[in-house]
Amino acid sequence: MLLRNRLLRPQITSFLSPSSSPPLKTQPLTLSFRTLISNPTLRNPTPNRHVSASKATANPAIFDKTLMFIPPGVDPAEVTENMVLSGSNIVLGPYAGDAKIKEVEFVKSSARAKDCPKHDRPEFAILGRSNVGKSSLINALVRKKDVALTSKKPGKTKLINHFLVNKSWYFVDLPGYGFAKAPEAARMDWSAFTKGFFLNRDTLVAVLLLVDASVPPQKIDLDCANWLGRNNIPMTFVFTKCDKMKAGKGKRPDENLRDFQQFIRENYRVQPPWIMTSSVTGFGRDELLLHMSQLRNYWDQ
Ligand SMILES: Nc1nc2c(ncn2[C@@H]2O[C@H](COP(=O)(O)OP(=O)(O)OP(=O)(O)O)[C@@H](O)[C@H]2O)c(=O)[nH]1
Ligand SMILES: [Mg+2]
Repeated sequence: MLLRNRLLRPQITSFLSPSSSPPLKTQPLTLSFRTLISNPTLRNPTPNRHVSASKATANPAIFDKTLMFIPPGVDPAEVTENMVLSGSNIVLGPYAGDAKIKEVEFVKSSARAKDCPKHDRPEFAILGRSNVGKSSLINALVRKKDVALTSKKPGKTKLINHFLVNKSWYFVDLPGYGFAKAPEAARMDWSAFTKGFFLNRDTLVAVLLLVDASVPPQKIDLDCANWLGRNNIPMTFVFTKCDKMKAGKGKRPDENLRDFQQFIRENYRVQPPWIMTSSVTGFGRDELLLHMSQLRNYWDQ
């Protein structure tokens, strides 16, 4: 499992202040994939093809392999544009499958990492600023209105909530960070509380780091991505609220997205996965579930 996590972890080149964030010294991901290809024991060798591929970036005219997330089991030399999931930079690989959600049940809320359910199943943690749409995304993915509680007011989710899907893996809904109205002390508490979770869960397949596409890139999101990267925690950037494509004040949402994608391009040696979603329209739902299935099935081997 540790080896798997190493293969999937983000590889940051530099961050906002390069001097404070030295590049991670890791092997290029492609070497690890070759090793995998030479020993494939795939559980679901046939990718689920019902989801549309291609149109990989905000500008579909650009297809650049070096900007794609290439999952385990795929030879980078063989990647073509039609293998890329729509609205993302994610290549669909041989581990994708079993993406359907048949049942979901709330398991428990925990105030501390050590009170969480025991480490026995793979889990995906949903992380992001308060109000970014974490709980809504869980509801959209499981196609139920109120499995996870949502609110217009930031700060709705206050505990670590485990949801068991298909009796085999977990979604973990977490409190948001960076609630602007919270006093500094409360924000730091959040940090100690949830950092404990990330650093102590060996069953964590990946963090879905949610980023609001309707506002410009926020330093706190970049800092969070940086922290995950430095702690070798695999992550996928999930852009939320992509239905809000009308310009408000400042830049248009598609410009915000492009700015964030530019940040990813410039700061990662190996591109982490990113995907656009909307919990209102369901945009990106099936694609995100497929991506999660390929990470999970790989992790499960
Ligand atoms: N237009 C639009 N609104 C969304 C979307 N996702 C969430 N929202 C709205 O954003 C608000 C916050 O959603 P939540 O899911 O509660 O956000 P959260 O990240 O769980 O918030 P905390 O639990 O407070 O950290 C709610 O009013 C949602 O209806 C989306 O994709 N599009
Ligand atoms: Mg919430």
